[in-house]
Amino acid sequence: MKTYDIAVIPGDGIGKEVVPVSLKVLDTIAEIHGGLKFNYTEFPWSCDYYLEHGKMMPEDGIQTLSNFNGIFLGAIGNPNVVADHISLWGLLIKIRRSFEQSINIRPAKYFKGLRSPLVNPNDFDLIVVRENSEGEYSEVGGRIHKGEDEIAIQNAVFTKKGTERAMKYAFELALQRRGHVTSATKSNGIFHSMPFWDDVFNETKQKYSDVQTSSYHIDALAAFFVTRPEIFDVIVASNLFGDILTDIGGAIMGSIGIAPAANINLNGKYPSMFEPVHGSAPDIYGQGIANPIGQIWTAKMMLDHFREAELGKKLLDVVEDVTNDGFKTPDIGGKMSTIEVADEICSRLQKTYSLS
Ligand SMILES: NC(=O)C1=CN([C@@H]2O[C@H](COP(=O)(O)OP(=O)(O)OC[C@H]3O[C@@H](n4cnc5c(N)ncnc54)[C@H](O)[C@@H]3O)[C@@H](O)[C@H]2O)C=CC1
Ligand SMILES: CC(=O)C(=O)O
Ligand SMILES: [K+]
Ligand SMILES: [Mn+2]
Repeated sequence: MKTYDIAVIPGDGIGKEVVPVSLKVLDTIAEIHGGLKFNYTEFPWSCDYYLEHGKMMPEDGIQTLSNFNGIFLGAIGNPNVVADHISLWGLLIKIRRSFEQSINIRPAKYFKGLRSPLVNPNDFDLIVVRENSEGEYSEVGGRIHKGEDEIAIQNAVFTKKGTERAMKYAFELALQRRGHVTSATKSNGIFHSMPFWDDVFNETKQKYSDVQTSSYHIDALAAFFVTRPEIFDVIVASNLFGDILTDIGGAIMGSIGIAPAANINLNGKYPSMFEPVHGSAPDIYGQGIANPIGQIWTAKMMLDHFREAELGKKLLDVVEDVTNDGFKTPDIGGKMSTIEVADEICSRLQKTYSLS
């Protein structure tokens, strides 16, 4: 029996609704496999935890998490009680950085049974490789003076190592796909870091003669995501550009609630973390209507990471079938609850792979 120890952090808002049902789906898929088991240890780290303890996780939280094979997280953030930069840097971004999860992989594709808001979605199928350890997500800078004279300085950090690492990952991924990498740049407006980004991209592409490349400024690229997403295969983007592009990726599939993500530790020293693209959605939290597909597809990415890609494919195929048959939450035009959709996915998995 292959056993994986998973740290589970539901977090805030709808994280607490979509994570539990996704664990049920994971257990069902493990049963189908027959030789696979997940052991879950749940941690209540969240904004509620902050209210009680004055921090998002205990001092030894990172140490505790380091013993697990993977981290399965919902979403962090409840801006009514804790400022977003405090809650995210105290937990989500802290984990990404401490565990050198230097890449965030975020696929988007035309999804069976979903009405894309695009008139012509043309069967698009793309993956954004988001640099996940530096860039515009930075604590470097500060605020001084008050009132009229107040100044805020925010520095972005682009290292050769970090930039090269993201680009190399994107090119290697493209070799396993359709052999095309697009760089998201903004070297017309950002004077230092983006021309540097372009230089590293141009150097890297010399090493991959089998890969075709394009480079677009992020503003035009964002528009192309809407007007012709089918032209993209792998897109490599900085931390912020990748963040923004992948919400659009969710939107053109039909809802940000279905978009998955994986924060990957590439050097094997620490666990990777699996959390969907969406946040804690305070506007719908508590109604039981959050779309669980983003979290469930994220579970599929965890299976892929554990080299169970065949099992992961079975899972996503069933999710698409269930969606195609009309089992949908309101964000994608249905009337069903989070639990009803997830239960249907579990029972369809059992039926398809004939478990009792
Ligand atoms: N990785 C993370 O933990 C992230 C956390 N956040 C945090 O989440 C909180 C809310 O942020 P927002 O900007 O509103 O982004 P959000 O992604 O939580 O919500 C944006 C919109 O999408 C909808 N939505 C999101 N997920 C959905 C789902 N599964 N099913 C149906 N509808 C869904 C929401 O109802 C809302 O209308 C903030 O505290 C923010 O900092 C935001 C993004 C990522
Ligand atoms: C914070 C956020 O939106 C993200 O990392 O995707
Ligand atoms: K999330
Ligand atoms: Mn985001």
